[in-house]
Amino acid sequence: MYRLMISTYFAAAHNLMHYQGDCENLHGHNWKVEVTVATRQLDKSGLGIDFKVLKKETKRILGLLDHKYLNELPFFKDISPSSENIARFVFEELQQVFNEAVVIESVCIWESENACASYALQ
Ligand SMILES: Nc1nc2c(c(=O)[nH]1)N=C([C@H](O)[C@H](O)COP(=O)(O)OP(=O)(O)OP(=O)(O)O)CN2
Ligand SMILES: [Zn+2]
Repeated sequence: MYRLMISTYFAAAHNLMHYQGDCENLHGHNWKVEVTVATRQLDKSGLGIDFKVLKKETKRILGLLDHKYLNELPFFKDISPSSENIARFVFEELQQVFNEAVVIESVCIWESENACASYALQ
């Protein structure tokens, strides 16, 4: 199995729902996003999947979040836009893009240099 990872960023505002503390107030982050996929096969160029394709699709999905107030988006209407739930959103969107040859293994969302949450296949 080959494992590939790309990382990128988006910036957005949010406030945690049902949370008692300063994070219940409107604030923002520059989230770092790491996407890990696995493939069994390589193409003739020796690529599991072209990083360019993986980055392009990830950036397209992050475009739905970038410079938005996350709590106003349909996905977060009834769930708190925590790093955990953002990771699940990106994971599920990516799963819809690729066929079974490319397994989305995990999406890791870093909300600061020292805190991240990931959503993974298992
Ligand atoms: N498990 C989670 N815990 C917290 C989340 C989260 O998404 N998942 N999110 C928050 C808030 O969004 C908050 O903005 C966290 O910011 P952070 O910089 O980590 O908090 P501090 O300023 O307190 O950081 P320190 O490094 O401790 O100064 C909170 N928790
Ligand atoms: Zn926050």
